[in-house]
Amino acid sequence: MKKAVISGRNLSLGYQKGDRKREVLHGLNFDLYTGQLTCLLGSNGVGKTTLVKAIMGRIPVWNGKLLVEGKELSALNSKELSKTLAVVLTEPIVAGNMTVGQLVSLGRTPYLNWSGYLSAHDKQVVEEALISTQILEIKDERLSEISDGQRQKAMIARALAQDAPIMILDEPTAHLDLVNRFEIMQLLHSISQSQNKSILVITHDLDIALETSDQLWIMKKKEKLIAGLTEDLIVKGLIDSLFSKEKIHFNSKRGKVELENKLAKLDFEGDEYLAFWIQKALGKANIYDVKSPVKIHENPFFIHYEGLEFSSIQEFVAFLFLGE
Ligand SMILES: Nc1ncnc2c1ncn2[C@@H]1O[C@H](COP(=O)(O)OP(=O)(O)OP(=O)(O)O)[C@@H](O)[C@H]1O
Repeated sequence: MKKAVISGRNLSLGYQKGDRKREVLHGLNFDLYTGQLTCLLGSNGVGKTTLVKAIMGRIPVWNGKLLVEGKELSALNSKELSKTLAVVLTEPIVAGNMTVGQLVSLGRTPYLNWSGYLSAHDKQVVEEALISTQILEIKDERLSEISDGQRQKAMIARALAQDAPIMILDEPTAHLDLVNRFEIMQLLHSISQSQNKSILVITHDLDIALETSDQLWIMKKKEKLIAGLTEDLIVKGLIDSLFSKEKIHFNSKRGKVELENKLAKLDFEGDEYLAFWIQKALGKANIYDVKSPVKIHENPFFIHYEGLEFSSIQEFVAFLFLGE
């Protein structure tokens, strides 16, 4: 059964400078579960990192409760917290001289005795972390001499080596290419299941979050946190709440974000998905009314219109654009 490992109850957080207090998050309620990947989404400046800072014990709880495995977070000392929680932030790594292997080994720090040497078990955990993030072959390279994406993977490997039941990652895929973004998130999802870890990822990558997360948390300014099974939030139309004042919207049928462009009216015969892409192209060319019916043939692709045949959408759009 899934168990809540981090819980917020009526939690309020903020920053204080001198006498000036600024509340950023108010009355949050949430549970982070074991064996699941949860993605936290929300626009810039809404307070995602602020929540992570509070979970790391870097800023105090202003109001309400923040519980880690049932205990008040403030009751844990720093060693207990580092064995419970591994965090990957977006902050740059300072020691560029360090090798990838040395960075990942730092993940074992909470487990080392006074001698500071890694045991055979520690070395094995480090190697497994390097293998699962596919950076074993660059383990002896310096952090200053590898790509941003490789550095990001090294940070994730360090968190894996820490072997904590809870992992929190702030935009772990920010510098990665599309394939690597999917791979890393897929990896985090499979780790959450195979190692029964609770993984919270802050991300702006909605597509990948929808594909890989079990739970979503949607944070909005001055509103309650929306939390639930990813697919429940999709079918309830709650993903769109991310874009309430924007010119984009989430199309829950297509599972993607779209510009709120008017689509051309099209009386068509043929596959609906082909008609959609034709309408899209027409909309981009500001053509919204197509007078006669269109017949779309899929394989080979062609469009029949008023006795003419077009072998590409481009030809068809150009014809309509020039006024038939
Ligand atoms: N150290 C600080 N002192 C005062 N205010 C801060 C501090 N750090 C962040 N804030 C403010 O708190 C609010 C939330 O910031 P936070 O970094 O948590 O947002 P975020 O959701 O993580 O944004 P992003 O997606 O851009 O990373 C912002 O208005 C920010 O200006």
